[in-house]
Amino acid sequence: MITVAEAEKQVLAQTKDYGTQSLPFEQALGYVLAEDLKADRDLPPFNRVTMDGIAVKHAAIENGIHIFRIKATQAAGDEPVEINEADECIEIMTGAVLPVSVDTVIRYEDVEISAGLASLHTQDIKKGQNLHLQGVDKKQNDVIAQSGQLVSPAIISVAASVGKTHLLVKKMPHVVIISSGDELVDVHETPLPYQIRKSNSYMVKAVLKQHGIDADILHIPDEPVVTKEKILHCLQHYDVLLLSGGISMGKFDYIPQALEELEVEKLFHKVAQRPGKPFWFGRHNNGALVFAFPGNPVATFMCLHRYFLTWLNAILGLPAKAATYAVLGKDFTFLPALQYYLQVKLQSNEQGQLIAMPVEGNGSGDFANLADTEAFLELPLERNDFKAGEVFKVWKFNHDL
Ligand SMILES: Nc1nc2c(c(=O)[nH]1)N[C@H]1C(S)=C(S)[C@@H](COP(=O)(O)OP(=O)(O)OC[C@H]3O[C@@H](n4cnc5c(N)ncnc54)[C@H](O)[C@@H]3O)O[C@H]1N2
Ligand code: MOO
Repeated sequence: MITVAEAEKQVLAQTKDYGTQSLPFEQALGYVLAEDLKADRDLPPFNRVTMDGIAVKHAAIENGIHIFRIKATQAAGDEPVEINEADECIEIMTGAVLPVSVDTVIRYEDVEISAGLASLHTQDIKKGQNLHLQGVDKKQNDVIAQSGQLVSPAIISVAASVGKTHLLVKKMPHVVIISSGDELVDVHETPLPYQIRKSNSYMVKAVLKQHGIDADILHIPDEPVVTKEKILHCLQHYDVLLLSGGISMGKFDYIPQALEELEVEKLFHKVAQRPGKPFWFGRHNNGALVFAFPGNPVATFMCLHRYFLTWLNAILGLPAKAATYAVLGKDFTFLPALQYYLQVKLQSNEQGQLIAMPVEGNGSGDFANLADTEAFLELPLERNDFKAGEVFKVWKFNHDL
């Protein structure tokens, strides 16, 4: 049996580039940019007014003028209107382009407007105030977002601003989530007393969706010929097979045999961890990867976060996620010689520390406990007693929603 660190190393050795694709920019959230985004013109593209009020030539104020005749009103989106006389002003709105004949904007709060005249209330007026000058943010052709960045809502807004209707992004791997076991019935069905509803696949699909992957779902009955046929089809049509269940020692666990017969090379089976000890990982010679997670829901969930998402991050070329650490909130003991992933609730205290409070639940079949917790605290393999106040690495899940 290998350690978590060894398993992670083997998983990360199986990275490859899945190419690029062009997507409508609105659909690119969560993907990784495969091109730089450049400013198509200066940002802002013109001297932009930042307060509703009046625009004047500052020299007029220096020469003692305090009452201005309103020549016109200019809204955002209007062509600029120029003044011809020193005592003229333009009533102007936020977002409008500053006419070249004026250089200063005075907000409505500092003027009184009556009968077509604007009288200044204040002497404190600086030349060039209330303006966002052309090109101060970025110059035309400057890079605003770089290839390799994760497309965030801010990057969607950048794409919209520069008129990029499509973005070149890294292709996500094509993933199928496979469940197995005749005890499982569909979600809309009423299970018999000895059956349960399929839930793991939907949980995995939801996590993948949060990471920009739209995975397919497949269920395989406990039948050897069908199992082999379906696995073969998946190996031919998908980059990654994410299996949940059917890999331990059960008499009806036909998946290991099918994988072996289909010449999927086993890279490892069993990791010194709980949950998730029977995790099986392999690769077909056509490049398809098989992450076969143990069927207990918490085991599947932990392995998905700990291994698959770490692998996904690596293939997308994203920098390794900075680890988050938390302080154990109360003493905890775990005796087996396995690296334990303790389910915890997280909260910050007034000292700015993240506190991890154990909510242990009833083992890896207790999927209800996942809904009550937010992270796994990774407790070192070589120890059994963990004291309140000690700091450990956390793997967050529900926390970022
Ligand atoms: N003799 C041994 N038995 C078991 C061992 C072992 O080492 N020796 N390991 C145990 C551990 S740890 C785990 S975890 C499970 C893993 O077994 P499988 O991966 O073969 O999973 P299944 O037996 O198919 O299912 C386990 C459990 O999870 C439920 N399940 C499975 N799929 C789903 C699904 N899609 N949605 C909801 N629930 C699912 C299934 O009904 C079982 O209750 O093996 C232990 N046994
Ligand atoms: O993975 Mo099993 O669920 O370790 O208990």
